[in-house]
Amino acid sequence: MTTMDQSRVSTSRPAPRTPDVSLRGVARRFGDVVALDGVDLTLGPGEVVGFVGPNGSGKTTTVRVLLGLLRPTSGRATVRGWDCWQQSQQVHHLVGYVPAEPGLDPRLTGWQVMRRSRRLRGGTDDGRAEEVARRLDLDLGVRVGDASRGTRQKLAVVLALAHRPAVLLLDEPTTGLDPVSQREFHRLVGEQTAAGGSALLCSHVLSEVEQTADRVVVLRAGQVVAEGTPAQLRARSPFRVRARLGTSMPYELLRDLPGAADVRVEGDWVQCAVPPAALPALCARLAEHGVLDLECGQDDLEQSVLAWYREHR
Ligand SMILES: Nc1ncnc2c1ncn2[C@@H]1O[C@H](COP(=O)(O)OP(=O)(O)OP(=O)(O)O)[C@@H](O)[C@H]1O
Repeated sequence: MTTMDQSRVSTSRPAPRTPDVSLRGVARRFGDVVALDGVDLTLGPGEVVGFVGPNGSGKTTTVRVLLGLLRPTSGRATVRGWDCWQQSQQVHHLVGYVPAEPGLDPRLTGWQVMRRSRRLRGGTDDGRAEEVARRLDLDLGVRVGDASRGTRQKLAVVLALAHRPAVLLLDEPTTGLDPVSQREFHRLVGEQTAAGGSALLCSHVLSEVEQTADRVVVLRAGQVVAEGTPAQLRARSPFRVRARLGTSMPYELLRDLPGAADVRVEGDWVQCAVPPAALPALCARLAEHGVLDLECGQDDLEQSVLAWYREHR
């Protein structure tokens, strides 16, 4: 190697890796209904992103766009650089999808369903399927029509993982799974991301999201309204304060604080919720009226996400 080559090696930075999932300005309409309204979302390798939002906010539509089942009205969605609409075949090889309601042919056994899906997924690994089935206590010889709701969900998980996909798209994946299987499922997702894969987890179970996700994206009416690590979102959560005062305090003094909500004045007790930035101003106002007793707590992730749902209604 020449000196010049060496200097090239020492100064060059590793090329930034293509994101596992990228949505840029993705919009999708169904007639007059705007299901997605300019969604930007990136998943990096090793990441689990919790994707939460009220019913009808656009989570499943996002997943269907990523699976190449829906064409965005505008914007672009890619998986590891492949266009989800124009190069959906490559995308299907890379993606494992667990739906909330697996629509599997009731006449087939687990193994038969797997074999049917082989071409779509660019091949499956029977050894991997057996391993995942064993860990979920699932018999792949079961006929879909004879299987319980939870057993069909386990089958959907095996189908999603059997081709060792890079990216998992999980839409309410633990619906119907018993707690032991839920835990095993989360272990499987953790192993997937530890090995450099990634997962988008759509869920209404916020405790599950908080435990599993590295980052949370909150969707409301087709738009991203909040995004951050669970700790960052919690840090932005309102403080709920309740105080007993020595002298009465006019309701307006609390109501007029920036971002104040749930304001109540009852006798010598006052209470309200304020964003973290307004806490010092609230404390100063309370102090002017002589604080005799004080309760103060910050909302947890679940309470603050629910507030985002309500705020943007
Ligand atoms: N095929 C369709 N035709 C017409 N409207 C649709 C279609 N699919 C979704 N929508 C509408 O798009 C919006 C977003 O729906 P979507 O299913 O993506 O929401 P979601 O966040 O997954 O909801 P949920 O939490 O209830 O599963 C809703 O208003 C829904 O009625």
